[in-house]
Amino acid sequence: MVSSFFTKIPSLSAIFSIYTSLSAFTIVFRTILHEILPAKIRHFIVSKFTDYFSSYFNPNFTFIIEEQSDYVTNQTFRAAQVYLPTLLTRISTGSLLVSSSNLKDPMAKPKFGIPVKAKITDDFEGIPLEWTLLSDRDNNPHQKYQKRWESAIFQHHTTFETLAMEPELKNTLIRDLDAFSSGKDFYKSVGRAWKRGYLLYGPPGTGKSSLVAAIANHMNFNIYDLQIQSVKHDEMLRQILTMTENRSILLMEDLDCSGADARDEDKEDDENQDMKKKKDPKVTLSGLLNFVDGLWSSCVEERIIIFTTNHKEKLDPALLRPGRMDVHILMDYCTPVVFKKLAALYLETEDHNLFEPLEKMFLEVKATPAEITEQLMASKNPDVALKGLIEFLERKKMTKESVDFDIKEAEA
Ligand SMILES: Nc1ncnc2c1ncn2[C@@H]1O[C@H](COP(=O)(O)OP(=O)(O)OP(=O)(O)O)[C@@H](O)[C@H]1O
Repeated sequence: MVSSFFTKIPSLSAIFSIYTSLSAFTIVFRTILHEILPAKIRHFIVSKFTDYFSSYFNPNFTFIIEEQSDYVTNQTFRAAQVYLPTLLTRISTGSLLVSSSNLKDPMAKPKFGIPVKAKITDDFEGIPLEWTLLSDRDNNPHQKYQKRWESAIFQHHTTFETLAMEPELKNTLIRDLDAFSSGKDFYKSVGRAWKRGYLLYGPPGTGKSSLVAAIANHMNFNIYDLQIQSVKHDEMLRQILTMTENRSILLMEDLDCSGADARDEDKEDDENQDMKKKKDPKVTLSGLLNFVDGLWSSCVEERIIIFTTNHKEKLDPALLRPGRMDVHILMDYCTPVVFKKLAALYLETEDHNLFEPLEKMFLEVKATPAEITEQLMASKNPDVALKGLIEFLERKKMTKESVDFDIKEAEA
């Protein structure tokens, strides 16, 4: 029995170790027993339990609490993370981690953390305990995977208020997000994982990244920006995904350039594919989708998955299959309505005599919101900024006409 107990202790990734005596080990059981069993039976079990284990364990017993468990964050680890900073005065190694990440308030109190290998003394009902945070970053290749998340702290200021979009599309999206957020019981009742997928597509500079930020702010979710190109194999992907938390967005940007495109594989014969896989076992998009749809989904809650692309037509058909991405959103070139919203935001102007000619121009010239905002930022004076914008659009129109003319000449 003792050997099977030890084989069930998982391998290390990032762990807290609790050094405690054998009696502390029994205390955990005692707490559970207290709640569910009558006193006499309880005492009988505890005495038998103590007798049995005392013959096997030495007085210093270690509990290992891994950061991840069964593909999700281990809640015991989280609990320890919350609890241990209350014991900072008991750090025996005489050092503390100090950090401040509040960009909005530079004068905010710094946060204190526990350095790796620091020992914290504690006691539970008179029994001495010692906590140690261990990291096997150097020994365990899995630990490196954490670095593959591009950002963990989310500080983007775009909200739905500052995002220029067709109002109907924006309102539909907000309703969809709110329905998702309050839909826990619905998802459970129909047997679906509580997650929602959005595919944002459209030319560069039309606000796809800004929309992701607006969604994150609206939902109060963190964003995990997955760089799939740097994920070498499925096991690595699994490690990365298990580090994400509930109520978060898993983002994969510029999907058409990711290299995780199953269609490339379709073009090669089986033998070539096998050789390539052995040499460079890359993650495929379908591998990712299978994992996201499968085991991972059953362990996580309230997740949003967002893919962005400039070229929807180049995407792996697996991604476009019904049921894969729940909502497809086209972020397009500037329309008169979107322009008016940008002018209101950047120039604080609801009306201007140059609006009418500009609105007409937007029906003829393709310009992205990013290009428009750049022009609007040229001056705080609406007359100057809008005039500059007209000149910019005229130049764009002429360039396009001359390109079209060249193409026609070449064809003739
Ligand atoms: N719809 C929009 N509303 C408000 N600002 C926008 C909008 N679209 C673009 N912008 C402005 O242009 C900048 C660039 O846009 P953004 O990065 O969101 O576009 P994108 O579609 O994600 O581009 P890419 O495909 O190149 O990543 C934003 O930081 C923002 O200032």
